[in-house]
Amino acid sequence: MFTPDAIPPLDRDAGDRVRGYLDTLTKPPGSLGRLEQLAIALAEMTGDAFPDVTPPAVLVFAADHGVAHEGVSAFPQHVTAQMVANFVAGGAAINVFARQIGARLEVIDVGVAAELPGEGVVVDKVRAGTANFTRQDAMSRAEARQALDIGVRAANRAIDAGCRCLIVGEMGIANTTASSAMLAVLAGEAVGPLVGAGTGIAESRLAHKTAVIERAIAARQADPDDPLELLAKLGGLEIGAMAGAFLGSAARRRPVLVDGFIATVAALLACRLCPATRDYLIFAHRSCEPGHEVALSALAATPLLDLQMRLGEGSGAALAFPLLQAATRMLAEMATFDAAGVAAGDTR
Ligand SMILES: O=C(O)c1ccc[n+]([C@@H]2O[C@H](COP(=O)([O-])O)[C@@H](O)[C@H]2O)c1
Ligand SMILES: Cc1cc2nc[nH]c2cc1C
Repeated sequence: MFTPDAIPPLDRDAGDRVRGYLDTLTKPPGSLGRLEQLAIALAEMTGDAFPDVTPPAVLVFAADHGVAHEGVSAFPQHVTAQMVANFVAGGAAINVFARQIGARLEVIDVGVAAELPGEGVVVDKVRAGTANFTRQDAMSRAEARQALDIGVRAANRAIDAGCRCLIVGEMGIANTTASSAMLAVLAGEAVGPLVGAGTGIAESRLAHKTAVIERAIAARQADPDDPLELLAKLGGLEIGAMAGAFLGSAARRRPVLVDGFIATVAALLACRLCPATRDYLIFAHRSCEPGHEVALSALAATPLLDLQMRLGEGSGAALAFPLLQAATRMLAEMATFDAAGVAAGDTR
């Protein structure tokens, strides 16, 4: 497992160099706002005052959830496998956005219930979906650890292939139920406000979804201070793998974009396992799922975009990637006041 020293500290000197350099570029100091903060953060993560985030990699982890049988999603469980087939065929939203940003896309089956034709998918199946956690633990502790390791390995594959920024997403019918359950325990919050429509269940079904989660939390008695136990009791295989990908990316000093609600809960889990992970996370967008706000504030995170999206797949993270690219290109390509012969102002 990751020890805190497995993740290198940020390079504050590189950040300071960028902070100073930004004020020599032909713009009023600070006028590019959060893009300037992004440039500083990317320099601190990579240790490079002229960081490069291309090419990016998209990792989509897919798995099923036994709790789907409690009627908590608007869609049936087999849609997970069908959407994986759609990813392979290139027709999902994440395929479109990954092509748009020139990303290496990998789809990893960590625990889809159905057998999938192997081609186009990395089959790293821990088990055929989790157990229904209202009745028994979602998985064993050993399986939870396996899921994390699969995510670390996927991050390493992408980085070894030359990718400089990771985009992490998921597909798994009923995974907003698992995420809300995990978040309630991690944040020590009541379940109700953390429960949303997910794929779009009717408002009248929210009380049922909340009751299912409350029943599971009472039955499982997960220790909030033991993140691996929490993953095993109330989690999901793709949630564990995403947490592993965040850990793996941070360990190699690669910036990693966190997608929506489920990905942010996985990021929170990774940070509980190894707090230094937080330094390498960039939060892409604010999901419509109400629990997302709580997960973001537990991580003191303000996402880059708010597009009223709730798709998953890494779609929001892929859409935020061009902002990272803009931050690096601003550093590499903008003229300085000196070079352009533009008079500097007096802002002191
Ligand atoms: O990323 C999000 O914020 C998000 C919010 C709601 C739903 N989803 C996606 O929808 C699925 C989970 O929804 P549900 O209703 O089946 O729990 C799963 O495949 C997620 O990728 C994703
Ligand atoms: C169609 C569909 C696509 C998805 N992508 C991520 N989660 C999803 C859930 C559904 C139902």
